[in-house]
Formats: sequence, C-alpha cells, structure tokens
Amino acid sequence: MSKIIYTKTDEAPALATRSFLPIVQAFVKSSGIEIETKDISLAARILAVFPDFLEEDQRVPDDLALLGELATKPEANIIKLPNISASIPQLKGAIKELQSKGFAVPDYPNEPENDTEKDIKSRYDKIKGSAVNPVLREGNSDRRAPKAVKNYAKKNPHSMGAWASDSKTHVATMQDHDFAHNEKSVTLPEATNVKIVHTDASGNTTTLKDSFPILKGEVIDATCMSKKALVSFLDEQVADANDKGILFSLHMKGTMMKVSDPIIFGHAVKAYFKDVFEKHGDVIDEIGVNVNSGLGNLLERINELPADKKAEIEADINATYQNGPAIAMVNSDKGITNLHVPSDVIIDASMPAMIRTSGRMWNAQGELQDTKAVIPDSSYAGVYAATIDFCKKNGAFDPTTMGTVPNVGLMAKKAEEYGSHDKTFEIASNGKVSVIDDAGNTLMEHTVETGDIWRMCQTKDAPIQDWVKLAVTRARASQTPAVFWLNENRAHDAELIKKVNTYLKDHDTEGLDLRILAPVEATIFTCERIKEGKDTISVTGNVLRDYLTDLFPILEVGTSAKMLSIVPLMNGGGLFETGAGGSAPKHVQQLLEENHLRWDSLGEFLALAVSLDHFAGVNDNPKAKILGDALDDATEKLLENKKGPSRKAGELDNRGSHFYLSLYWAQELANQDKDADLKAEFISIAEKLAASEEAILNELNSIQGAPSNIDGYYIPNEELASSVMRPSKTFNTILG
Ligand SMILES: NC(=O)C1=CN([C@@H]2O[C@H](COP(=O)(O)OP(=O)(O)OC[C@H]3O[C@@H](n4cnc5c(N)ncnc54)[C@H](OP(=O)(O)O)[C@@H]3O)[C@@H](O)[C@H]2O)C=CC1
Ligand SMILES: O=C(O)CCC(=O)C(=O)O
Ligand SMILES: [Mg+2]
Repeated sequence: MSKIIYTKTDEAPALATRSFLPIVQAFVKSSGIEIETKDISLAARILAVFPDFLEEDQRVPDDLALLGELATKPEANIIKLPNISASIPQLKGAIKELQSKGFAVPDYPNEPENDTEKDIKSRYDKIKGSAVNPVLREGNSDRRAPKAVKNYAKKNPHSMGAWASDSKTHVATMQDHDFAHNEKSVTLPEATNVKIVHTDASGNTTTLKDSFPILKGEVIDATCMSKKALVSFLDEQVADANDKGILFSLHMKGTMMKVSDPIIFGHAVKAYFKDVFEKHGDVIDEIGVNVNSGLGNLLERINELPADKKAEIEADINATYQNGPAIAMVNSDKGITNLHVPSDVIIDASMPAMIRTSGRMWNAQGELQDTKAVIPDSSYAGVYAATIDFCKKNGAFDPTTMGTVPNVGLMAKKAEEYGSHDKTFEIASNGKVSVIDDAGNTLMEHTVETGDIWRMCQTKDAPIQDWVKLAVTRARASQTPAVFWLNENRAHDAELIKKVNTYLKDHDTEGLDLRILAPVEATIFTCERIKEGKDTISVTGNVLRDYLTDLFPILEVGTSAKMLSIVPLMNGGGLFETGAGGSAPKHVQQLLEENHLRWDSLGEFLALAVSLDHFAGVNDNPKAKILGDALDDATEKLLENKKGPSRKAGELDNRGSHFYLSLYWAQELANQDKDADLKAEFISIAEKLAASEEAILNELNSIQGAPSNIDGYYIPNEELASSVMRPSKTFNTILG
C-alpha cells in the first residue's frame, strides 16, 4: 500500500506543520492511511550532502533524493510545503547555525582554492537556490483558486489600493541585447548529444559543458545578456528614477534563477552605488566583497577594515542615498533596502504586492511612494507593464466582482529557464559560444563579450504533450476559455507554437475557446475579461507559471496561499503543493517577538484533501475519500465562519485556525452516513472539541503577546518548536 508523504520544510510553513500534522495523523489513523514525513528543509539538505564531515549520529538520509525518485513512480503521493530556496546569505546563515550547534559542516568557499574546496562548493551549489521544486516537479502544474476561496474573497474583499491615472509608477526593461532579444531556438528531429563551447578571440576553445543528451523532439534554446548593455541600462534607470523623483526598485528571481539573476543583481548594486565602487573598488576587492550577495555583504565585510576606512566607505554609501534616487525598502525600520540581499525581493511576490498597493513601495521614511520597477530582461516584463497600464486606465481591480485566472504551467523535467542553471555561464572573454552536436554541427551560436551572461534551456517533448493535454482537460472541465501565452516573434515560443498546434489535434477541442496570444496581448485580453467578471485559463511556460500564479491570486484573493496547487505527475503519482507562495520569513519574526503565527495553512488543507482523494483511488480506500470530502467541507466552513489567522497578536492565529479546522472536520465526519465506524469515532471527538472550544481558545490566545523561543531559525529545537506550536493541553489531550 502506498503512503502519503508529508514534507518538513522551513520557516513559517514548517512551524505550521508542527501544529497541523499531529491533527492530521490523529484524524487518519483509524483509516489505514500512513503518513510519513521527509525532511527537505535547508538544514537537512546541507547535512545530507556532508556525511563525511559529521559524526555517525549526526548524519541524515538524503530525503530530497529519495523523493525525487519517488516522484517518477506511480505510487507517489507527496504533500509539498514551501521551502527556502536559499540565496548565498541564507545558505551561509544556515551553515553558521549548524556549526554553532555542533555540526562540523564546512564553510562555503567563495573562491575555492583547491580540489577539496571546489568539491565543497559544488555540493553547496546544488543546495543553493531553487533546488527542491525542480527535483520533485515530475509533472506540469495546475493551479487555481477553488470556488469556495473565490466566493469568500468576493464576499469579504481584501484591501486593494486605488490606482491613479497620473501614477508615476512604471516598469523599465531593456530594449535590446537581453535574453529576450538574443534568443535562438531549435527543435531536434533526432536524439543527439550536445556540448557547449566557448572560443576566444584568438581561437582557443574552452568546453563550458561536456556532451549531454538531448531527446528526439526536444526544444533547445540559447541566449545571452550583454553586460555592457545591462550596465548602461541600469545607469540610465538610476538617473531617471532620480530625475522623476520616484523610488528605484529591482525585481528579479535571484532564488530560482540562481546563476544568472545574482549576477544581474550585483550589477544593479554597483550601478546604484557607482561612486562607492569607483572610489573604493580596490579595497572592496581586497576584502573579498561578493557584490552578487548584495549591499548586505559589503556592509558586513567592511567591518574588517580599520575604523577610519570603514567610516569613509559608510559615509560614501550614505552620500549615495542622499544624491541618488530614493530606494525601495524591504524594512524601513531596520534600514534594509531592496539591494541588501538578493532573496528579499522576489519578482513573483514583489510585483503583485506593489500592484495591490497602488503601484507603490515603501521608502526610507516608511511611507509609500511611486516606483520605477526595474526588470532588466524584457522577456516577461511587458506582462507587468500591461497590468500597470490597465490599472492606470481602469483603476484597481475589484475583488468583489473580478473573474479568476487559473494556470496550467509547463514545468516538468526542468523545463525552460528554470532548468538552465547548469548551462548558464558568466563569459570570461570576448569570443563566441556555440552549441555543437555529436556530428559536429553548430546548432546555435552567439558572439559574446567578457561578463556577458550566456545560457541554454531545454524543454522536452513529453512534458509539452502533457501540458497541452492538461490545458484541454482544464478548459473542458471548467468550460473556460484558455489562452496559450506564446509570442510568435520569440524564437523559443515559435517552436512551442508549432508543437501546440500539432498536439491540440490529439484532443477533442470541439466547442472549446483555445487561443494563442503573445504575453502582452494575453495580459490585456485576460485583464479585460477579469474586470468583467469572466474567467480565463492562462496556459504558460515555466516562468509565467510562476509569475501569474502569484499575480492573479494576490489581486483576486489577497494571497497565493489560498491556491489549490496540483502537480499531476507524468508517471501517475500526485504532488500536491500547498498554495503557490513562499515561506514568509517575516512571519517567523512575529512568532518569536510576540508568539503569534499569522501563516495561513489554507493551501495545506486544500492539498491534503486532494491527496486523500488520490490516495482513495489508488489504494481503493473509501475511508480516505470520505476524509478528503469532509476536509473540503470543513475548509469551506472555516472560510464562511472567518476562522483564518488574524495578523494581530492576541487574536486567532495559525494554531487557533487549526483548532477550528479540526472541529469542523470532526463534525463533517460525524454527520456523514457513508461509513459508520468513522461516524461513531468522530461523534465523540466532535462533541469533545465543541465542548472545549472556550478552554482551548483561551489556552491558545493567552500565551500570545510575549516572545517565544524555539532556539534556532534553520534548525530549531524540535521539542521547543513543537511545544510552542501545540500550547493547548486540552486540545492535545483530545487529539491524543
Ligand atoms: N514553493 C516554494 O517552495 C516557494 C518558496 N519560496 C521561498 O520563500 C521565501 C520567501 O519568499 P517571498 O517571495 O518573500 O514570498 P512569500 O510568499 O513567502 O511572502 C510574501 C508575502 O505573502 C504573504 N503570504 C504568503 N504566504 C502566506 C500564507 N500562507 N499565509 C499568510 N500570508 C502569506 C505574506 O504577506 P503578509 O504577511 O504581508 O500578508 C508574505 O510576507 C524565500 O526563501 C523563497 O525562496 C518562494 C516561493 C515558493
Ligand atoms: O522554487 C522556488 O524557489 C519558488 C517556486 C515558486 O515560486 C513557484 O513555483 O511558484
Ligand atoms: Mg512563485
């Protein structure tokens, strides 16, 4: 019999798991459903790859690798919570905490000097960035707001900042010489191997990546971003933000695009602090500042300098703030800017949050201000520009009436940009980069200059076929128009359009409204429809999947945490992601400061219900189906009765919300008549929970307002964390 695998991750979702998982285990125990946890937290992933540095009893299995294998098997049933996709500063933080707790994992070598250090760095580089999702996502994605969630949002709209037609907020993106403009793409008629070779100006060649296989029908593309063009673009944007008196902000995905985007981020830091880097460049190099890790790294490294030198650099940094444009802040109280850490501003969440806030971001005075949103590569920037223009023209969207935009996303087998990390290079010298096949044919070639970022992406044929099928299935099931967001003028998209047109013929599309529109046109079409209350499925590649499944949910229902997020695995299993958002580091801070966790586990409730349903089918276990249906009904009741977590200490939080879910889930099970044993079991549990409501809420709310201690961030003390997350003796006793 298969099991349900529950992932243990990081930060807010992992805290929530410590409260919710014991509830789930208590509810499914009598139905023959086994739930096993697998630890894919950042800390566990580090420990798993350094057994040779650890004591025997400190070693942990590589749960991520195990799950990656499981995801390719039909029995897979995995509930995947959001995890940290670590930037270098986060990775270093986790290493430091592990070391302080007696785990002798090595330091991260910035510049490896020998083979041992090279090996260490390469092990860490596999953990860095988005290292979990691409391994588990052996299928394409199906994300949507369930009807109950959408209806709740219509009746109880979240706040939505008004848009003024004279807002100065705008998107700035490169007009040429970026990934979008330099892209070349081919579809391979037969399987082959390719290698990536750099040839310098004197004809010397360096193999950037040795021969690797390409399958028949696979789409490959290559492109590059010119460093010179990027730097001059960034310089212009800094000056323009200053002239216009608006904030300078940078939006990218330093976590998921873990090789290219930190480099671009580094150029932005240098552009904004140009005077500092020009004046102190030599010292900055000497103390080993890694500008790609942000201003935070510079501020940390200058502590090593003599006091007067440090003060001089700090004074020049402050002068830049005075003379340059105001900069968007991540935390104005603490003086953390948009350029401090590459993982603090992640485009999928940051741009929608800005659009929801009238196109404004926080300035250093803690006030909202219009902003220039710099999105260097122009491949997808137009989607945000079009959305902003739409809001300027029509005013903000109205959550009480707007339609919904479910997404069918191509992501299996590391599709497109999000699989490009092992094929992305910062170019060492002028010359060319070529992709050469087995027979010696050059498939794609680019002229490059020192510092350019060159990358290659792969998109396999089977995932494309599966994606087209999923799109047709969703369009049919929901009777909703579906738009493929593909641009015939972009090399990669042109290849995909041919395939989409071919594979659509494999399906009955009679009566369906299926279209192919370039992203900007698709945005306008979709925005016009949602304004009129109409729904439109977006069928997109991997990056737009990521962007749109935060953009529309945040506008429609206030957060992507409330999304149903399913990955039907290509080999028959199911991966059930909990919501579409991240791990909300600031929620942990609030728990530590005032013992209140405002994380909303709604996505987890939705994911568990579909996982139980899938389990019921695969294992012929009708009880699992009853449990799943009852959970869905309980979730709906939770929404109706407004028992989601509040943002304020002293009020219902994540833990209290879990109590209500348990109460409603037990009541639904007590009220059903399909299974007498479950009914009998849950009648008494429901009665006990209802009778103890006041006592339990008291126990849950009275502890709030004071700091809590879980002794750690990346690897908290298990006992402390569990007791902080399960503070109600009455509730625990009933569950027990
Ligand atoms: N699937 C995955 O594993 C993903 C992981 N990540 C990782 O998460 C971290 C943070 O990423 P970030 O881009 O800041 O995005 P988050 O989604 O974590 O945070 C953005 C904001 O969204 C709101 N929010 C998101 N989820 C919830 C929830 N369940 N309950 C209540 N509010 C929620 C919060 O806003 P507020 O409190 O103001 O309401 C939060 O501060 C990074 O380490 C990133 O790598 C990011 C995306 C997906
Ligand atoms: O893997 C990650 O880092 C982020 C994933 C994400 O944002 C998404 O899939 O929506
Ligand atoms: Mg995302």
